[in-house]
Amino acid sequence: MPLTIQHDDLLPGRNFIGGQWREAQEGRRFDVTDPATDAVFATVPDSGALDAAAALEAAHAAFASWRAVPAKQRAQILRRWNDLVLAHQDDLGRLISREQGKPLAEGRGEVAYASSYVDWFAGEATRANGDVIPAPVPGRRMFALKEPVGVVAAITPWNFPAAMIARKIAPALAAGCTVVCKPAEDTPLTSLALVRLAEMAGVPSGVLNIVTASRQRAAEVVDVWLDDPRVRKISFTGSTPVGKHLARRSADTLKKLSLELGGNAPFIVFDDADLDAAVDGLMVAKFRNGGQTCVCPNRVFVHSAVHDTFVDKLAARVSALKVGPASDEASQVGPMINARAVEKIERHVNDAVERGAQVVVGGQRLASMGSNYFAPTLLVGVDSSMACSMEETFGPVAPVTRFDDAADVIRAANGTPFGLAAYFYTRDVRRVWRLADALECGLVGINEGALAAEAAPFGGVKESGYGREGSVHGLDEYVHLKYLCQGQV
Ligand SMILES: NC(=O)c1ccc[n+]([C@@H]2O[C@H](COP(=O)([O-])OP(=O)(O)OC[C@H]3O[C@@H](n4cnc5c(N)ncnc54)[C@H](O)[C@@H]3O)[C@@H](O)[C@H]2O)c1
Ligand SMILES: N[C@@H](CC=O)C(=O)O
Repeated sequence: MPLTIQHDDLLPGRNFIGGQWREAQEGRRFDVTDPATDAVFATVPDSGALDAAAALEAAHAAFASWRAVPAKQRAQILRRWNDLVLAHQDDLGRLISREQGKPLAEGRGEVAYASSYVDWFAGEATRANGDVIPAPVPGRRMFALKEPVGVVAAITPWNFPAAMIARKIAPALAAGCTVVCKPAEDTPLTSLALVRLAEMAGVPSGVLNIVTASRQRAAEVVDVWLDDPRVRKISFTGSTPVGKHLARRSADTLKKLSLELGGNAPFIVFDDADLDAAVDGLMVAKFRNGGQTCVCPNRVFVHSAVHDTFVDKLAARVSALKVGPASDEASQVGPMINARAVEKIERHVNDAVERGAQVVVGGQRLASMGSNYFAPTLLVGVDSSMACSMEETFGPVAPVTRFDDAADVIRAANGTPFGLAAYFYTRDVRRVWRLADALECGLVGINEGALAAEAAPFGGVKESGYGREGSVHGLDEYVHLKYLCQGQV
């Protein structure tokens, strides 16, 4: 099935600054490729410092009027945006699959997921209540108000090109902030399409601005925003090294930060687990988006008593996965995003094998399909010395480690600098609470492999970052509290 878009106006192909679609000021453009074939199928502006500065000017100029728009009206605009997103679900799903490579059902699913955040924050906009505080002394009235922080810079990754940007822009606009954003260079088209729909929904000029840039020029764009005191908040999803760079560089102007960074999720199967449910949960959590998800299990720990049975069941499921381009509706695992991604996966598998792991399924590139395909892979005999245990593989590789002792496996699960998601399967209710307490992470799947939801707080601890997206806490990332104290009452 061709991944063509029915509505060409979803492909503006330019930056959106101050309510106008514009080329980069230096006139440069860069290629967008289809990871299934490596064919170039679009180009977008390769922006630089001038474009970043123009976007910031526009966002700064629009802030005073946007924050004054009543919350109910901001919510109505967000709802109109959401309606348009849903009305274009097929096109947006095809666009995501085309530029990112995920199977079509997942592309469409991501649109619904992105929409759920827009809908959620439309509601939250009208509930940004403050506090009336009982005064500790006579003659005073005390209040805490929530105010929008100001201009927000949103910087997003390629693995969820719609959802990651939606869950930053929606709360920012709901809170009364204005936005400058730079999407990932591999997947700029979906973000441009979402901004086009926001324009159609009536988001006023300057309130939402987007500039695209190649990998080589990403830092030039973002540095303008990092160094300018008018940007009051950075919301970033991406790798831990880039997140640390943003935190260091925004220190001089003390910006508020949300950093959703890399993970290295453990997935633990105890000897009393429902093994079929655990296999189902692992398949969903591990192979969604070809394993290119920050909450994907990266280390699978299985109790010795059930190890062989679990591995047999898992091997049958992994071997049955159908790999192919998104244009084939039967595909369950698509291409990886680019050559760098495949090289990393290959390096991890080779390193594991050299250090004594065994390949049960897969283990190599699928070069006959294209340069970005890697076979769904199951490894056993994995230990903590291997690169695949210490770094996020971000690919369709399930590395299994055997364990015997619960205390040891908790130590191992916590034994990395990261702390985003963790999963475990057990029927023992006391163990459920022990592990839920002991695991050092922001999200825990208990007999469950699919965690994320707009109503839940999403985010990490340790070097997986800080800040939460979604939930009743998500709006707080975009406001500050102002305390008012009235005397002589
Ligand atoms: N915690 C989460 O919610 C979450 C979600 C998705 C992805 N991730 C993580 O993101 C990583 C994969 O995404 P990626 O490869 O796109 O990450 P990345 O950090 O390389 O890129 C993310 C964004 O940062 C920009 N960027 C890159 N270098 C920059 C620089 N020097 N200055 C400013 N901006 C820069 C990129 O252009 C892109 O827009 C994985 O580690 C994954 O776990 C985390
Ligand atoms: N998969 C995460 C995003 C990180 O990759 C989510 O489900 O929100």
